[in-house]
Amino acid sequence: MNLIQNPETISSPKAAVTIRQATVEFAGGRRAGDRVKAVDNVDLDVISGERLALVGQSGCGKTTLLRVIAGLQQLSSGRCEHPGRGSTSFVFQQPALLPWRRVIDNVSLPLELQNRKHAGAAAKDAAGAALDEVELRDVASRFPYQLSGGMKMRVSIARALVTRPDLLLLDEPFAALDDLLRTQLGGLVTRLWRLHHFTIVLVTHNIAEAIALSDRVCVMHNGQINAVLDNPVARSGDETESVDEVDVRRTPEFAAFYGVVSDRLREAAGR
Ligand SMILES: Nc1ncnc2c1ncn2[C@@H]1O[C@H](COP(=O)(O)OP(=O)(O)OP(=O)(O)O)[C@@H](O)[C@H]1O
Repeated sequence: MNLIQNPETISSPKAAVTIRQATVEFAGGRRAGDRVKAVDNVDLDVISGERLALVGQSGCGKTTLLRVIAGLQQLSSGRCEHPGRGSTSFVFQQPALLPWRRVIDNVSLPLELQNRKHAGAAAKDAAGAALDEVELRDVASRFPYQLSGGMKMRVSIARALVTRPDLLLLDEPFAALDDLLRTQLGGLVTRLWRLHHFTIVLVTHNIAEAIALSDRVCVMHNGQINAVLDNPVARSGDETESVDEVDVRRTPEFAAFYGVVSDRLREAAGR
């Protein structure tokens, strides 16, 4: 028996996701036959229970890497594993609610798709509980067109949480919303993370949002990871007092880390 293990095959026991030498190539570029490396030889561990933000300029590969983690994008080479084998939910920038289904029936849909037997009262109960968590139980019987943009996004979060995922993937979830709403929804995600202890990977263009909603910030450039920075502003998941996101963003520590992340992004871009 070979007792010597290749270190590259050993993932941290606490890893929710282990990515090794991952590359995704697409056809594209200036000339016919050119290939674009959207993700280029990436190694990354997402630690169980952490909140990891992926930042970087447009086209650097954030969404492609998130889709790899979700299992929606095949790798050209390398591998991506979920050692914990937990379930995954995805929240996109567009809430993508089904217009002909009431709010409660949009939220229960993942349970119905998971298990058709779950389609009855149990799914409705679970959807109602998820709506409570995003403070929207009172609009359960409305249709999506009767909701504001922020409410639609909260329904989309409830739909993602109804299956009690271990891993929540967020792709620019609040980019279409105004600043105040973004901050409020960020606070909601933080509260839900404290309640359920899932792992979060968040893609965002917004450095302040990345800092407010993460434990580590991963800076990407040209498909590669330029740096993974521990976020000194992150609060522990065990804190029980309610958090005022606006206050956190006004602290000198927040401003200092904002500067560090911005400098890294500029350095990565060679500017
Ligand atoms: N399906 C595809 N076919 C061809 N090229 C693609 C495809 N998806 C992404 N790309 C290319 O891969 C690169 C990375 O794209 P990706 O969407 O991952 O970047 P991003 O950092 O998320 O960008 P943005 O912040 O603008 O959303 C880009 O050059 C993009 O044009």
